[in-house]
Amino acid sequence: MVGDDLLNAKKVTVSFLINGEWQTGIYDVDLDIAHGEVLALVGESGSGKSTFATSVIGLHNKKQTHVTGSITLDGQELIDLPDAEENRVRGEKIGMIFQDPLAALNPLMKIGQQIQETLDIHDVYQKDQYHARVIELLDEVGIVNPERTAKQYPHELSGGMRQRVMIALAIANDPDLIIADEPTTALDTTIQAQILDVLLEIRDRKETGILLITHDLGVVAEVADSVAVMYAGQIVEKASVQELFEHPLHPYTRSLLRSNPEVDREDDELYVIPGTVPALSEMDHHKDLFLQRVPWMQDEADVDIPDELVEARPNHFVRGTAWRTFEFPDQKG
Ligand SMILES: Nc1ncnc2c1ncn2[C@@H]1O[C@H](COP(=O)(O)OP(=O)(O)OP(=O)(O)O)[C@@H](O)[C@H]1O
Repeated sequence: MVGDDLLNAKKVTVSFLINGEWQTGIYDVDLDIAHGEVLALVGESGSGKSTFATSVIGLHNKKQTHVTGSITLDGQELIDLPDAEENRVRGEKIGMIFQDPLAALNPLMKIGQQIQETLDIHDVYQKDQYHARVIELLDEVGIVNPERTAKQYPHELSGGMRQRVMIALAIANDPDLIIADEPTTALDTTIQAQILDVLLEIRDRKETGILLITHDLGVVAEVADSVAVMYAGQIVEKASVQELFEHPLHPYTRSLLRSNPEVDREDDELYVIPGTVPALSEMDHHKDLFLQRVPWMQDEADVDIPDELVEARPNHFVRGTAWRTFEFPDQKG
């Protein structure tokens, strides 16, 4: 049912084996998604968004990547599932949409065959039902001439059409959760809006939970119900979309908002965030790592802070204490 727990991630930490040493990519991440909820995970490149998604779906290389903590989907623990069981859960319960459909689709196989193959893995259809189901799926994602598209190869389709096909593949087995990793980044604005509409329609019809990974705050404002802001492998703030846009607290969230011309609400100058996300080897996850990029808060950057986020406003969680005093220099009053 809409609103019931779907995905519960608790204290998820992911480490990578890099040059013989384990380095922490994401640390102590707690995230929940309910049935029918669109949760946006936002942050700059390198903040750990895809690492989180990959650990949910179990796509990481297990020899070089350690995932600890707990990730449950409808109550079932996903971490350290035996491979066969993991493949089943992944195929049946989670659908994945990537940024680049051309890389994800098989260039040598017709669209209809590719969808049929996804259905095949789960073997619930009679032989003669496959074609009908393929056409139905292409129709569901808004493809106008599904019979024709089923007979085409990926390179014969436009970017928007290919992304629709990816969504058809992702929903082929009626998943409870869709993970969409930058699904519209490569598309122009009109097509982007259409693709997001397709996702929302699916959510409405099937009560699917959606983890939407994006660096685009405009997309978040348009489609998400709630948002988690990630920086250097940690969640620094989470709240409903409306709450977060109206009362952003963490310095990183405020800097992101003020650096985005589309969503900046006030009439002030755009802010350029200096520097970049630190390398994994330079991350001390017991500090508020973003403060390294706030020139006027260097004293606080060295202070250890608790791992737990605090509930600063009802259902609005934020990390550390810098949000209490943070102000942009040109706004100090
Ligand atoms: N398999 C891996 N081995 C080593 N380091 C990794 C691996 N996967 C990710 N990383 C590192 O972990 C950090 C987070 O990367 P990740 O791709 O999750 O970030 P992201 O927020 O999704 O960025 P983008 O938006 O560019 O995809 C980066 O420093 C990246 O280099």
